[in-house]
Amino acid sequence: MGTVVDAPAVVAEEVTENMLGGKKVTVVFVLGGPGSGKGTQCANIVEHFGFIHLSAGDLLRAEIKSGSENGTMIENMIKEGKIVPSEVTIKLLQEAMIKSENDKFLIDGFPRNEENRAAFENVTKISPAFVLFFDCSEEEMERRLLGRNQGRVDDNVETIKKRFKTFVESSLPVIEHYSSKDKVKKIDAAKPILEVFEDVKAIFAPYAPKAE
Ligand SMILES: Nc1ncnc2c1ncn2[C@@H]1O[C@H](COP(=O)(O)OP(=O)(O)OP(=O)(O)O)[C@@H](O)[C@H]1O
Ligand SMILES: Nc1ccn([C@@H]2O[C@H](COP(=O)(O)O)[C@@H](O)[C@H]2O)c(=O)n1
Ligand SMILES: [Mg+2]
Repeated sequence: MGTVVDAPAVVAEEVTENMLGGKKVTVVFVLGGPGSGKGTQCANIVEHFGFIHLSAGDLLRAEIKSGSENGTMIENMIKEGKIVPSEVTIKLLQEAMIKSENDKFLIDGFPRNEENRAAFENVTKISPAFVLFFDCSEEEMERRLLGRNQGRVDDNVETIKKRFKTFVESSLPVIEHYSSKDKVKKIDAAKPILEVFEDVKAIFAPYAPKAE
């Protein structure tokens, strides 16, 4: 009798775990300071491991361009290096995940603070498989941001300083939170792009496409 009674509970737990819009999803949070190389490495991971890349910053910039009612507020926050309220960012991430036919997501630049983290957990019930943390000095990150040349309103010395402050005060505690749960995989992001990707590849090996 014991096994008959226990079985449904186990099945229910498996089915509800990380479910989104009827599909089971794998989420990896990609964190690191501004200019640490999150976007650059996400593009490589997409190419080799079949994940979808969702950059919270890119989604917010697209929201500004779309003429959304939140556009002015988001633009002001980005110019000040501040973090946009979670409900705005989570809605954009959720919509993008539900719209996608893929089930493996790299969420880049999120959660950026404790409010982002707790709200995402409460709203989606999704826990990350792990957190990829790109560790890099401020000196190197500033050098990269000033050389990026993508016309971003926040790639100037004044805003970069504010973004670094936000990262240290608000984002590092999120990394510490996941570290206490043994979920953080830290990468030395100061190395050249290809060398960083070698380290990233080792972490993503379990997600390598199966040979036919
Ligand atoms: N390992 C690296 N060595 C040298 N330059 C790099 C490296 N990784 C990325 N870059 C360059 O640094 C700049 C910033 O990289 P990227 O946009 O990937 O950073 P990011 O972490 O996504 O930054 P942000 O948080 O501002 O979006 C880009 O011009 C990129 O080409
Ligand atoms: N969870 C997030 C992520 C980003 N922002 C705002 O966007 C700016 C740019 O983000 P990048 O990841 O592209 O560097 C960031 O400085 C924040 O102003 C956010 O509010 N919440
Ligand atoms: Mg980026």
